[in-house]
Amino acid sequence: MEGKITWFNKIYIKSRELSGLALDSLFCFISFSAARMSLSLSFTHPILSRHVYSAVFPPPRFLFLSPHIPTTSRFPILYRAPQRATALSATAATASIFRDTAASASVFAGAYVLIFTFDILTQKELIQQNLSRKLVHILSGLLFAISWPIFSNADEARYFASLVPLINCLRLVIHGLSLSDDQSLIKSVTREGNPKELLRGPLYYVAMLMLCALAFWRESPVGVICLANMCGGDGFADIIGRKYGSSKIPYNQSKSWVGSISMFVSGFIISIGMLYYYSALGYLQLDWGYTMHRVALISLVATVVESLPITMLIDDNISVPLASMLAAYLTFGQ
Ligand SMILES: Nc1ccn([C@@H]2O[C@H](COP(=O)(O)OP(=O)(O)OP(=O)(O)O)[C@@H](O)[C@H]2O)c(=O)n1
Ligand SMILES: C/C(=C\CO)CCC[C@H](C)CCC[C@H](C)CCCC(C)C
Repeated sequence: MEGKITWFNKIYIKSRELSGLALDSLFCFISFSAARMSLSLSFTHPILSRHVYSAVFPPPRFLFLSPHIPTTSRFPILYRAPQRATALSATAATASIFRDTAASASVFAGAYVLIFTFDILTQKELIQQNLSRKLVHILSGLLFAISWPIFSNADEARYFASLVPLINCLRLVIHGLSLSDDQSLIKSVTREGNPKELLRGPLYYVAMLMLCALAFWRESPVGVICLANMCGGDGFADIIGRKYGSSKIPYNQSKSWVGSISMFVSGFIISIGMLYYYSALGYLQLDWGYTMHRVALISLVATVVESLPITMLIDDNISVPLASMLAAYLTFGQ
């Protein structure tokens, strides 16, 4: 009796396999001829299946009734995943790609507008080249981090965001090596108008933007705090230190107490502001008492590192973000 049941089971499973294969083959044949080669591929492509194929040639309903034989089908390409779930995830994936592409393009355009604006302001002598460079330093990284919520929730969103600093990296290398001439870029981000300067501070700076987006993104306070100290803290130390920094730090005569205090205060305030922004948007959940203490400690570490007489050995755009990153990683632990 038991042997008979097993035998019947085998026949039943085999017949389901065959009927599945037959329907799958029929399905493929119809899709092939209807969609003229290329569109038929979209049946098996998770992203295009709903948008390309079904919009042009909606498949007959009976084709969706293909039996569910996920493991026994000998031709997995002929197996069709449950239609509704696949179609929904394909729609979501397509929407994310569109959104992330549009977001990258907008942020990239924003970077161009920012540099162009400061070039105009410098040309019209409304601000000095040095101030322009520091304002670009403060604004570009902070605006970049502020722009992250416009990207989708897809896992790939951070890669799309990183394209912006990556392209700017290439831009800096091309102009830094004088392979092409972009006076707007050179005037707004260099100290003396020498293209070679693009290959130092600004290049390390965009590399750090890319690292923070890729490694920490919106889910961790580490990247946000790191950028707040590198862009905000270091930027204000320079602007305020130059203007009011007559009293120098004993171990470094090119840095002042006022500059370092400004760095600590602005790094702290901007870090808290950025964390508040990300927690208000629901990306981070923070215990504010704990956070205030930790952020103060991280800003202090960044300030001390910035004040050290090591600028000849290591650029501030490397030492400050790496020190902040390490301190933030050790205190927040993610
Ligand atoms: N803690 C600090 C940092 C900077 N400054 C002032 O800002 C100027 C520039 O500082 P720094 O950032 O070290 O100079 P650069 O190397 O020119 O700038 P960057 O790091 O952007 O390359 C210093 O000369 C000083 O007047 C200061 O007073 N105190
Ligand atoms: C002068 C700078 C560093 C020296 O300390 C900063 C250089 C900035 C880059 C050339 C431009 C970077 C653009 C960002 C990747 C994106 C900004 C986007 C935003 C929306 C404006």
